[in-house]
Amino acid sequence: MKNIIIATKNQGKVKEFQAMLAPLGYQVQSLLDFPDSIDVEETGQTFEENSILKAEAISKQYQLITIADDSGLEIDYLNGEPGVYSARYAGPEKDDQANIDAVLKKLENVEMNQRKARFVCALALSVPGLKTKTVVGTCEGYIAKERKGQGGFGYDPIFCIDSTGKTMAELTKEEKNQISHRADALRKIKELMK
Ligand SMILES: O=c1[nH]c(=O)c2ncn([C@@H]3O[C@H](COP(=O)(O)OP(=O)(O)OP(=O)(O)O)[C@@H](O)[C@H]3O)c2[nH]1
Ligand SMILES: [Mg+2]
Repeated sequence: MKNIIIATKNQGKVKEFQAMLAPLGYQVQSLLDFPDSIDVEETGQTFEENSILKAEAISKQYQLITIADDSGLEIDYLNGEPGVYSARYAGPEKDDQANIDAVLKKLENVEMNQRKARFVCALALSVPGLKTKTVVGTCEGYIAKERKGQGGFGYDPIFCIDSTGKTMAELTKEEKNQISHRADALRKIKELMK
């Protein structure tokens, strides 16, 4: 059994990593299992920079192989917002429902053909003593006019996937974990872990 820490406190991310890495023989732990983990400030300008900050701090603290995920939503009409501020878009409380309301309000009366967006996921792999490696995964779509579906987390209820027209929250866990930005990034990082 191979152990790996995912440097996140986001329960939604943890569940997805567990589902995607368990079949490969990885035992996944997260910062929810390490209550004394240091709080890493996300001061980077990009998803990649933030993922490196989180992965390096945690692999240094515990001397263990660590993957960190920094992710979010880029909306073309809003010049890439909320971007690295996705978790805190409506304030420091990181409230998913308030974040969705903030996006819907900014896109009020904006036509469907101008609601293009993508989810982005940067993963950083930090192994004690080695140089940190990063990958970026994406999932293209557009912002719905209202919430649909109960699955997933974050902005999933308003993110429509190009290929299906369904929101991420209307997919099964298995379907999301095939097509998501996180799945795309994980496929790329698995190549680097071989
Ligand atoms: O609908 C969504 N489906 C997803 O699959 C997804 N992945 C990321 N996000 C959003 O982007 C923020 C990340 O911010 P983030 O990377 O800083 O994570 P976080 O602060 O929640 O936890 P941590 O990993 O930093 O501990 C999160 O809060 C979410 O709002 C998603 N939304
Ligand atoms: Mg965060």
